[in-house]
Amino acid sequence: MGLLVDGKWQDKWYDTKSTGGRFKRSESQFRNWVTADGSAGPSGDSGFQAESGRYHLYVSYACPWAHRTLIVRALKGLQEHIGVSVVHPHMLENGWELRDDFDGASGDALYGFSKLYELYLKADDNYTGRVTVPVLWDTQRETIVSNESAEIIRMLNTSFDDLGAAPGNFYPQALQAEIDAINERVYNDVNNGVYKAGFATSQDAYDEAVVTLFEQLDALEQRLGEQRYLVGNTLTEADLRLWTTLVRFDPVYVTHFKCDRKRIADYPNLNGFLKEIYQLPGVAETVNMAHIRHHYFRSHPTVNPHGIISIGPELDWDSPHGRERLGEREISG
Ligand SMILES: N[C@@H](CCC(=O)N[C@@H](CS)C(=O)NCC(=O)O)C(=O)O
Repeated sequence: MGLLVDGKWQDKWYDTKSTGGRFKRSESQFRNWVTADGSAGPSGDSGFQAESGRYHLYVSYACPWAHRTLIVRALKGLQEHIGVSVVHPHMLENGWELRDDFDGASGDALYGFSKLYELYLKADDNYTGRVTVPVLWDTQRETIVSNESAEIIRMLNTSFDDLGAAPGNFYPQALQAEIDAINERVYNDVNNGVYKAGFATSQDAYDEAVVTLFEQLDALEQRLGEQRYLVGNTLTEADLRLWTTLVRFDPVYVTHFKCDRKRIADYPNLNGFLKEIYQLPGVAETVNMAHIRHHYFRSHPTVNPHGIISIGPELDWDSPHGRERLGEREISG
């Protein structure tokens, strides 16, 4: 674990001293957009036109933010258009490593780099900041398009449609305001909430995060008892963003991050929702539980000093989810 400062790697854990024991996630810095015609997106430079084979994703199967990009790539049928390199699940003194000595880890398909920070340095040899996944890489300009998953999934959602992406829009115009509002709560209290609980270094910081987390899960449970998805009966990015946290919850967050008031298995609606999305074509293939469990239990020595991986729960995500009772799934074009 560490970061780059003026292009030099430094091995440092997150600083929580200045925030009363509270974990703060830093902002992503590469914010360009791939667009259908190469025009500039909401931020960054122009010149990143959607083309088959031009872009490459660097991901970790363990990381919930990177996982979003793999799911949208699968649901939009973009596997043939956008390649993927998968890092080793352990993230220690060198940060993410592009090693292939763990089943499912691919090494670096493009440059043969052994550390992800070398890729950041190729994009900017003076970079200062964290070296995070996911990264969307442009093989033509040899730079990082974006390292912000929330924006990468929106690029995959529509920019590649003319190249034959699968139909379906996970961020349709008419639902954007509602999606944005849910995303904000889910991001702060759930996606990042589990990390705030797990990385807290004071009782107050932990209590605050974990209470808010379970209040939010209770509210989501109720919402998903009334409708099939978070926004009516249309599957949207809001669902996919919540889902990557739900998948890791019982196998990891309950024990490793001390999020142990309830399991997702104890919430009938959240559990059915978890199973339904797991069963969508292409999604189960994006879930690598060995990477998920090895990463968390082995990469946070301040949280789990001996690196012991817990036995973990038995998971049953292939059984009927029963969500049809709330109505047909509507697909937005
Ligand atoms: N805002 C980023 C966050 C990504 C992120 O924090 N990824 C974690 C892995 S789950 C990471 O790479 N952390 C390395 C670090 O913080 O040094 C996104 O959503 O893309």
